[in-house]
Amino acid sequence: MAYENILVETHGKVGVVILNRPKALNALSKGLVRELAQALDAFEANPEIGAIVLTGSEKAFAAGADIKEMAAKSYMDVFMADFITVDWERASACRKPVIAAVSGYALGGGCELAMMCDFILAAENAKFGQPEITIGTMPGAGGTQRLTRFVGKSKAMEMCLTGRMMDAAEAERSGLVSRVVPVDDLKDEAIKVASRIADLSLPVVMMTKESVNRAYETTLSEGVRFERRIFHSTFATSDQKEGMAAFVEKRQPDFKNK
Ligand SMILES: CC(C)(O)CC(=O)SCCNC(=O)CCNC(=O)[C@H](O)C(C)(C)COP(=O)(O)OP(=O)(O)OC[C@H]1O[C@@H](n2cnc3c(N)ncnc32)[C@H](O)[C@@H]1OP(=O)(O)O
Repeated sequence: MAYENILVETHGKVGVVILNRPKALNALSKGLVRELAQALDAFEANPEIGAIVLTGSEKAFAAGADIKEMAAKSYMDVFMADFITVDWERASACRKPVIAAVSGYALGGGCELAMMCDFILAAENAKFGQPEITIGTMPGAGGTQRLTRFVGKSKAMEMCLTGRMMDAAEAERSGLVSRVVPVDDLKDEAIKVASRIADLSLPVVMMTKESVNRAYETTLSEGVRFERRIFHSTFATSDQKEGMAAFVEKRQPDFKNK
């Protein structure tokens, strides 16, 4: 498919989506978000793909929703279209793992998009923030909810109420990102981590992702019960037999995603 606002690559079993509106710092226009959803649909449907990387440019992962496109919208426009629902939530609905590789600005909807991914690798120049309040609005794609779960109430409240940006080191200290890497290594490192995941058993990877995500949605005892049931179900896969046999036989496993 031909895209105008994103680039799509495959590296072995890894699908890569690169946000590509350089003149607007990858502002998340309706067209860009639609294309992102289409690219994620295609990778999800492709049995050759085991993990997805979402990235932007060196200067910006994404500087938020497109303010120029949003500026004149009325309450009825945004309410009736349920603005920031359709297509925006596609990343959080992916069943395959999605890694955000963030260099430069991840602001507003850009920060929210990164937080919809399964984890965030950040370049040393990354800056995260929810500056919506400085333009007379507030986060609308999960920022007040996901940022609070990542970094706690105090930091999330300060960032959402003031628009202050967090640099990569602070984001790593606060648990927003899993790791910080040099700018020049970001894409390769993200593809390396994604390849490592994509070489594992896809159904078991998907079960594990679902179980970790359940921790955000339920009580500890329900979550532990859910985990145990899903763990039991891994024993219904041939990949569990292969993985454990390979360990015993001191060889590399050959997972078949079954
Ligand atoms: C999803 C929701 C509901 O949560 C809502 C949102 O996401 S609201 C958007 C939140 N984001 C912001 O408020 C960030 C806006 N951008 C900036 O503050 C700055 O651009 C910057 C600090 C990221 C970078 O500043 P600088 O290096 O000085 O570059 P600029 O000259 O400002 O920008 C270059 C170019 O990009 C356009 N741009 C940047 N961000 C956006 C945006 N979010 N929407 C539309 N366009 C954006 C900017 O206008 C410039 O283009 P030109 O005007 O020169 O054509």
